[in-house]
Amino acid sequence: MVKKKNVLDFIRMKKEGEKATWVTAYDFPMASFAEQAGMDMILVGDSLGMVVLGYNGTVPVTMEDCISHCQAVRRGAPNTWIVGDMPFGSYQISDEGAVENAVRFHKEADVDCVKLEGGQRVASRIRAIVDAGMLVIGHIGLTPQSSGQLGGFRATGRDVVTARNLINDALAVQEAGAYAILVEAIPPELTEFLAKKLDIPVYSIGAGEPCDGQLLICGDMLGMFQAFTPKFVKKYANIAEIAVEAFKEYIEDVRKGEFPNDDYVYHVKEGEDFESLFKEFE
Ligand SMILES: Nc1nc(=O)c2c([nH]1)NC[C@@H]1CN(c3ccc(C(=O)N[C@@H](CCC(=O)O)C(=O)O)cc3)CN21
Ligand SMILES: CC(C)C(=O)C(=O)O
Ligand SMILES: [Mg+2]
Repeated sequence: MVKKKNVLDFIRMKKEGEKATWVTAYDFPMASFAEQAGMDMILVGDSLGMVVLGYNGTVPVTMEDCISHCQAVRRGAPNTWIVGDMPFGSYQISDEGAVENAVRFHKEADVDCVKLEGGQRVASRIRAIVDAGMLVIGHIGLTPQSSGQLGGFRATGRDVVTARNLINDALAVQEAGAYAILVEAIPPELTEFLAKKLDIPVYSIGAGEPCDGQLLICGDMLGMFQAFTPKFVKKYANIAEIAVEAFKEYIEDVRKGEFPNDDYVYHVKEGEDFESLFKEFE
């Protein structure tokens, strides 16, 4: 079995140009599959609201949702680096509130670090959590929790005005003490600049290849999530198709009386007189 990584491994990987692999998982089986495959990190994203709870955004997701899914993921992947995603409302109100909720992720769900959205505007939150002894990943670019302000789930940093803002955001996140940063749906040219400019690892989701690691949503890459598919998603499997086909076969088998056949039942024990038993009740 591969040794569980720690923060120093991720810093070293950036230095040595070794890419970090990262996927989301929300439950025990998916976490276990990721660990068996040798994934470096798992994000228990608040995207669980969309991918497993069926909301059309991440805003309704609660601390309780996140904690309980993190617990399941930790049980499924005891030797993998786990990132707890702080849900909307859990760090918006105050530095103290952010620390309190980051502590809950660690105490109740045994995560390795937390992630929160925003740049300059959340720098004091990142600093407070880091000063309390925890590890933080920043998240800038397309930030789903504030997609209302962005006018939807939109790529950003494609012009010099928004790109300058993102560079300032990234610098603020590093300055605040985050050990890594995730950039979402920005151009690869900007991602590459940030990965070279920053000392901390820069990870991409939908932000191109030239950086220190990649993230995808498990439901997207495995073909389980059917509501939409962002441009940046490569589908490595089509689990939805496999599941629907399997359910259809089962339905057919049951309707035809072909399931369960003799292979799937528990027969009466040798020598037991069931005929007489049934007669008693006639
Ligand atoms: N299943 C899933 N995958 C994700 O990548 C994801 C979530 N859920 N939930 C939270 C956020 C939302 N994200 C999204 C959602 C939609 C697009 C999307 O459809 N983008 C369009 C248009 C982009 C634009 O207008 O600039 C695309 O064609 O990619 C992208 C990222 C990324 N995150
Ligand atoms: C979209 C990714 C980056 C995320 O934050 C999540 O999965 O919740
Ligand atoms: Mg998220």
